[in-house]
Order: sequence, then structure tokens, then C-alpha cells
Amino acid sequence: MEEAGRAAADELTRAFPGRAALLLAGGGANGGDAFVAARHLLALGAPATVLALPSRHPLTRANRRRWRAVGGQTVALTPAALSRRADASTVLVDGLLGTGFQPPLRPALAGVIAALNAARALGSPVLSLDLPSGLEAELAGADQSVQADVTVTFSGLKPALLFGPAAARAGRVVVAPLRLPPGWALAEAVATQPGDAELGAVLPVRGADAHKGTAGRVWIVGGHPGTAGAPLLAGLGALRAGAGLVTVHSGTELPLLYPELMVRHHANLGAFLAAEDHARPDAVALGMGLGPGAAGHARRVLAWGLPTVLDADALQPELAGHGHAGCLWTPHPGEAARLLGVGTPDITREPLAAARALQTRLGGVVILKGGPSVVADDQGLSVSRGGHPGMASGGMGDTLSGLLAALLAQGLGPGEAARVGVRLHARAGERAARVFGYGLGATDVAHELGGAWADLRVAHPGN
Ligand SMILES: NC(=O)C1=CN([C@@H]2O[C@H](COP(=O)(O)OP(=O)(O)OC[C@H]3O[C@@H](n4cnc5c(N)ncnc54)[C@H](OP(=O)(O)O)[C@@H]3O)[C@@H](O)[C@H]2O)[C@@H](O)CC1
Ligand SMILES: Nc1ncnc2c1ncn2[C@@H]1O[C@H](COP(=O)(O)OP(=O)(O)O)[C@@H](O)[C@H]1O
Repeated sequence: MEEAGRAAADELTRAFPGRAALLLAGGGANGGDAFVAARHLLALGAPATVLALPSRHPLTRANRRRWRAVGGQTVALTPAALSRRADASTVLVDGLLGTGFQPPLRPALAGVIAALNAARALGSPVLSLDLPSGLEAELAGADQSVQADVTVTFSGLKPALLFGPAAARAGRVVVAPLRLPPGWALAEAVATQPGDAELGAVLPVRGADAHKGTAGRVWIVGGHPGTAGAPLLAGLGALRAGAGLVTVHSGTELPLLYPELMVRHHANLGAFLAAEDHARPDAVALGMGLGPGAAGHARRVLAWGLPTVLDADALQPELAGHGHAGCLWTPHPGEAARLLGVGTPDITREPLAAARALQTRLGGVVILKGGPSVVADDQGLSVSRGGHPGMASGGMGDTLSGLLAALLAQGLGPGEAARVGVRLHARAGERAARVFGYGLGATDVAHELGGAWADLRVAHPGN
């Protein structure tokens, strides 16, 4: 609570210098954070008043006493008291409800939240502690919640701050890392968000003597009549992510769209994959437009034990138990629902929990794709925000699969490849969207991967 309140006070003075703070303290620990923040504001020389509800929470009561001991003023919180004090020179700090909120919202609190949102509309910005009051931490929905301008969240990103209409209530989100016991973030539904500098640090660096045989050999397995473009987009993604040699293996004839790709048609793809007499690549991506029989093909490839990206038609529930630590599974919410035997809304309502459940079921690393995407491995959860709504178009995921296979083939572990890959993909989408906007195509994104790579390298000057 001490670290949380202090981090909030620091952010408040950075984001809203010169404003008098009105801190609204609820009865739980979230309210305690508000009392601590008020005390630190006072120490920083910033004017602060606390409007508080009664509390039975021992730490919150203790921090209310400490606030009083340093001369802090507390008044009873009512909608009228709030409306009287808030104006365009104040900033409101929302410490009413945090992760302990149990819906439905009681009418008294609903009145306070309505008064707070009304004050914001009249010019007093709002900083929420941990999450805007009235949001359920685990869910993507928002009913009668606070609308914040900034949310200082503690330890890690909660689902409500990332997904669906709830995320729009949070404004700019700042994560305040707290010193917590190891494993806490794994046990709680929170996620980290690696920065570009951190991701740039794990990008592979090539010697001047590199040649196509050392730059990563990727196989793409996919394609079926009607979905012949999917493996080609994956192949393009792999090429643009630096793979030295990319071969597309397909059970159907594919047009030679990109001459850098080696394209092989197999009358019997299953027999080819089962054969032992061919040299194997460094990494495989399979499933893109692969059509019927994909699970059987996937089992054959998984038996090789190579770093493998499983996407699209290869994301079948019967493959659970056939994976290995080098597998990277890349479902979108519809495919995730199929894998877990639930409905798609069950996935989109609680994406962090869904990503964790998928990783437990499948092993290896899971990327639950979307805006934002979630990466789950045995270290925990991370999210990649960014990208562009123009990326909501067919083939985007195929390009990502090829990109991921290229990173695996260049020596990244599956967790690293997932975290770097989703960020590179999103960054490439942001770059391409400057030209194409909502008309963005997967090919455009692939062509920006080199630029995105350079952006991450610049973010990490040591590279
Ligand atoms: N975990 C950690 O390590 C850390 C946690 N930290 C902080 O703790 C926060 C969680 O604190 P928490 O668990 O005390 O719950 P909290 O969000 O204050 O809510 C409880 C209060 O809300 C009330 N209330 C509930 N439902 C209601 C409703 N429907 N309608 C109206 N009222 C309702 C409930 O009332 P009661 O049921 O008791 O009458 C009680 O007064 C977390 O978000 C973060 O800020 C940080 O200090 C850093 C370290
Ligand atoms: N609104 C969005 N914001 C950011 N990224 C998005 C958005 N919509 C889609 N994407 C990204 O585009 C890709 C779509 O993948 P997928 O649905 O598998 O496409 P496809 O099956 O057509 O290849 C994912 O990587 C996803 O994260």
C-alpha cells in the first residue's frame, strides 16, 4: 500500500502539476492507497484533501490516522461534498473501488461515481488507482464505472485495462511495479508489457560472414484449394523477418508470387511429412490454409521435435498432449474457443485467463491474438498493445506465423520469439497504416517488418 500510494502521488505530480488533488477514498485497500498518496502529495508540497467513506480495513484505517498525524484533512464523502469542491483547478483521485469490487454497484457508490464523472465533464481530470472504480478487474465489460484520464495500476496489467469497452475507461495506463513475492503475478490475472528496448535487446544479430544457410531455414506447411494465399503470406512474413531460406510445402499447386520463396507441391503431403529421408529445417510454421487433415500433418511435424508454430487449421483440440516445449500456438479468439471447447465470448470476456488456460492445456507458448495480443508461457503472461485496427483483415495472422518461424529459426526461444514477434508485427502494422489506414493488407505489413525491426533495434542502443 505504501509503494502503491507513493507511485500514484509521483505520477499525479508529473501528469497534473499545479492542481489541487481531491482524493476519494473507499472503504477497502484501494481507499488506503488514496490516503498514502495524499500523504506523499503533502510531502511533495502539492495541496491535497481526502474525501472518505467509513472503513473497517485495518491498513486503510492506519493510513487514515497517519494522514491525520501529518496534518491532513479528511471530510465525509458524499456526491454533494464532491461536487462542491471539484472544479477546473482540481484533479480527482479515484480510490473508491479496486480489485475488491463485487458487482452490482450499490446505489450510494453509484451516486458518488456519477458525481465524479460529472465533475470530470466540467474540467477536473481523473486519476484512478489500480483500475477505474466500478470495473471488474478480470472482465472486459464496463457499466457504471469511473471514466479516468490516467490509471496508475499496481504490479501488472489487469484484463479490464486491456480489452473491450473497459479499457477505454482507463485512459492512459501507467504500471507501477511493486515489490511482491515471486509467483504473485503468475497467481493473479495480471500481465506485464515488455517495452521496445527490452524486446530490441533479444533480436538476433548476424555476423558479417552470415550466409543463407546460417540465417535460418524455415518450412511453411499449408495451403489448400481456395486458401492458397495463406502459406504464401506466411512465407513472405518469414522472408521479411530475415529467414535465409524459406520453403513452402503444400498439398496444392501454389502460384509463384514471390520468387524468393521455394514452393513445393506434394501430391501426398502426409507421406512427404512422414518420410525420414529429407534434411529438416531450423523451424516450421504449419496450418495456414492447410484445410482437412491438418491435425494429422501437425502430429507428423510435432514428432520431429523442432521449433514449430501451429496456426489456423493446425489448432485442433486433439493435438493437446502432442506438443513440446518448442511449440508456439497462435490462436485468435475463435480458434482459442475451439481448442478449449467454449464459446468465443468466453475467450474475449477474460482473455488473460483464456491464454493461461490454453497454455496449461497445450504446453509450450501460446499467443492469443487480437488487439492486444496476449503471450502465455510458463513464466507468466505478457501483453502487446499497439498495432492498428486496419490489421483486422484476412491474412494478418498468416504473416505473423511466418515471422515467428523466422525468429525461431534464427535462434530465439519460443517465449522470446512470441514476445518479439507480436511487437514486430504490431509495429509493422502501425507503420503500414500510415499509408494504408483501414485498407491495410497482410502483404503491406510484411513489407514493413524490416522497418519495425530497425525501430526495436534503435530502442535498444546496445544492439
Ligand atoms: N493485492 C495487493 O497486493 C495490493 C493491493 N492494493 C490495493 O488494494 C486494492 C484491493 O483492495 P481490497 O481487496 O480491500 O478491495 P477494494 O478494491 O478496496 O474494494 C473493497 C471495498 O469496496 C467495497 N465494495 C465492494 N463491492 C462493492 C459494491 N458492489 N458496491 C459498493 N461498494 C463495494 C467494499 O465494501 P464492504 O463490502 O466492505 O462494505 C470495500 O469497502 C487494489 O485494487 C489496490 O488498490 C495495493 O495497496 C497494492 C498491493
Ligand atoms: N484491432 C487490431 N489491433 C491490433 N492488431 C490486430 C487488430 N485486429 C487484428 N490484429 C492482429 O492481426 C492478426 C490477425 O490474425 P488472424 O485472425 O489469425 O488472421 P488470419 O487468420 O486472417 O491470418 C493478429 O496478429 C492480431 O493481433
